[in-house]
Amino acid sequence: MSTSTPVIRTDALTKRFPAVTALDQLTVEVQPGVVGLVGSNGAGKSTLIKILLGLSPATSGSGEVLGLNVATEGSAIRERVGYMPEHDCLPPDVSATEFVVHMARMSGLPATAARERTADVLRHVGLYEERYRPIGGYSTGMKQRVKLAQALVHDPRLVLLDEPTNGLDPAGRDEMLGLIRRVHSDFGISVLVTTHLLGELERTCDHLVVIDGGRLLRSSSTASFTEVTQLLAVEVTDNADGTADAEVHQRLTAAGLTVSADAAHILLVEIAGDDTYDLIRDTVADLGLGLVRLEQRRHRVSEIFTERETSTDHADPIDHEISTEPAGERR
Ligand SMILES: Nc1ncnc2c1ncn2[C@@H]1O[C@H](COP(=O)(O)OP(=O)(O)OP(=O)(O)O)[C@@H](O)[C@H]1O
Repeated sequence: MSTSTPVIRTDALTKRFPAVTALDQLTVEVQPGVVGLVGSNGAGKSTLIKILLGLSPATSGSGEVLGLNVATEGSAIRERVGYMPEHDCLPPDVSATEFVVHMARMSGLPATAARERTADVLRHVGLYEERYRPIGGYSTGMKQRVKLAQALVHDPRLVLLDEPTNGLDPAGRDEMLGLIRRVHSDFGISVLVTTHLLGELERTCDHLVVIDGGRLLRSSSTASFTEVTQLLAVEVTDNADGTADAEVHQRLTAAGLTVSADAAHILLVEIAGDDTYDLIRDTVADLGLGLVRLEQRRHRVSEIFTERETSTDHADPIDHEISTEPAGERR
């Protein structure tokens, strides 16, 4: 992560509604790149985005986007920032081309430039001949691409993407994540993306900002969330009577190693020294089994929520709402 000027900076940003404090003294800096904004439903993500766009006033504290004050320079921010809302907000009876040209004109582009930029961004998001058909007949994936295209059409320096993979199947999600990476790598546009799918963030983002109950839980590089652990993941071929895992487990424990069973036929072995690898390899060979996997485990982003949950006494809603699984597969 570079130490250039932050694209977003907040200082003790607070938003109180009559019944709830949606943002609570949030102080955070977001550098250029692809940054994930993580939090369960109600954590304050959408409230933060609305304040950053200058659409909703903060109760107290301050914020800057691209060096512009969110309280006083909202329209200058919206000229330079693209926004992809979470919910379906597209008119069904116009084509993608008509809609995106309209949004480009609303952003102040002259007619010819609006048409040219629209053709470019629709091609970039992978909409071709279908861009002339009414949006009402589009698949969810095509609609998400139109929403991304309208966020990009005025050539912003930053885009705020609210749950861009919502409702997509695995292939559609991978395509959308690839597009999001290319928005940054091909055009140099910074991205702030919200999603509750932690696996997606691990793969897509350079940096993660985690909020909960309107407060900052952690802001750091994705790499630091996923540092290697002192655990080896071991997977072996099964034997005829299905006892392979148990036998390896028993032998390694007898040899003085600390072993636990993980999901899906994977044993986790604590690294006791340089010879742990050799000991595992020889044990598996002695048992006449094959070694499918022997690799050092990385931390998962989801562990930040597990750690937090075990350090609080009350039931935490976050584990119900933050998921490592795609939304469509959680229900
Ligand atoms: N206009 C409003 N009036 C009153 N309360 C609101 C308003 N907007 C948001 N809230 C409340 O503020 C809290 C934060 O909501 P927000 O929509 O920012 O969360 P979120 O992280 O974006 O969640 P989601 O993923 O569900 O959109 C919630 O408790 C919500 O009910």
